Amino acid sequence: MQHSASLQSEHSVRHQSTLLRAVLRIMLVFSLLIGALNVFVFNAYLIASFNFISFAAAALLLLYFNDEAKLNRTSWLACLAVIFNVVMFINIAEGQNYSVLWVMIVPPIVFFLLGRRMGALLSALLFAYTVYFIAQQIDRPQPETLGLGAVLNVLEVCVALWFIYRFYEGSRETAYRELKLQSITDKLTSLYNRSHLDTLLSDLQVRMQSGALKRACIVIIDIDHFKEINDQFGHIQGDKILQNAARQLREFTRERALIGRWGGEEFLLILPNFTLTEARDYCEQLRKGIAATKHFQNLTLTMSFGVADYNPNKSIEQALIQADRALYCAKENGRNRVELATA
Ligand SMILES: Nc1nc2c(ncn2[C@@H]2O[C@H](COP(=O)(O)OP(=O)(O)OP(=O)(O)O)[C@@H](O)[C@H]2O)c(=O)[nH]1
Repeated sequence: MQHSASLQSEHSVRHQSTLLRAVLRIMLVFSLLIGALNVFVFNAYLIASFNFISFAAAALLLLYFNDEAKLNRTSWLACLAVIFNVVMFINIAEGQNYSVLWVMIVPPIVFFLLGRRMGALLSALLFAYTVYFIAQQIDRPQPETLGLGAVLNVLEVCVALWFIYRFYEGSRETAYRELKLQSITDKLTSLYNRSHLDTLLSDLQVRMQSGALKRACIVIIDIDHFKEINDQFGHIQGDKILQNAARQLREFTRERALIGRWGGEEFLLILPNFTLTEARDYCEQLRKGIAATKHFQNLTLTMSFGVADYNPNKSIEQALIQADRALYCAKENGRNRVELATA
């Protein structure tokens, strides 16, 4: 549980950092472009000066945010800078030309960067202020026609929202994909973990029962005398050797099989559509390849294989028990060998 919690927080920090950088970049580009428009098209120097302050703030925050430890503080500063600019702009523009639309960019930014509670609080405060501000305009004379400024305000807010949501969704999808991959991967060996192997076995069973799959083989593989390797080289070196062995297994089996860590120094190989004879030949090749590989200090490893076939007349549990028994026989018969399950 603790492991998955730390995985999640690691991911959310990365996701949050990507979003923060995206928001700051959007702020940088927008404030520069809008500032230039305000100077050269509208001669609105006061508003432009706030745009350039916002540009400088975004640039400084991007430079400041060089370490994920500064994530919280930078997120707060970015949100405050955005809110400050929006409030100043609406005030200077006196709410005219759809300038109040700019408050719409605040909720996505504060929710994404500061989370649900602070996002809700700051958005509610800003919305309340906006309603109050508009209420103050009641009975004040408004321009009869809309100008280019109105069109640009609507356009700019739409484009800003489009970018913010697009970055958010992109970053969320990447974080979800990474998290999903990690949740099915064994941390040490990078093979599938036990829980995902259980899912794959259930899927295999469903396909077998529905008739989509006619046959398969299940193989339990165990490294021989691994305890001696740990005793001789230590557990840390043992881990590295285990990682190398797992990498080799993955490379050998990439094409036609599914492989995962069954536990300790044991692996489970699923061979869909294999007959027992085909599985034996396949495992023989694998066994020879593993035994011929040199590891740390020219050490060689051997593995024992227990192979069982799986068909519609058997349960997956029976096939696993048979593969385990065959593995036991392989160990009993001298190790570094492939044994087939007998009925
Ligand atoms: N370094 C390391 N060792 C592990 C890991 N998981 C299991 N082991 C070790 O694997 C060894 C398994 O020992 P045994 O079950 O006695 O089997 P063995 O020495 O491989 O002998 P046989 O299986 O009978 O050939 C133990 O020393 C475990 O500590 C791991 O993640 N890292």
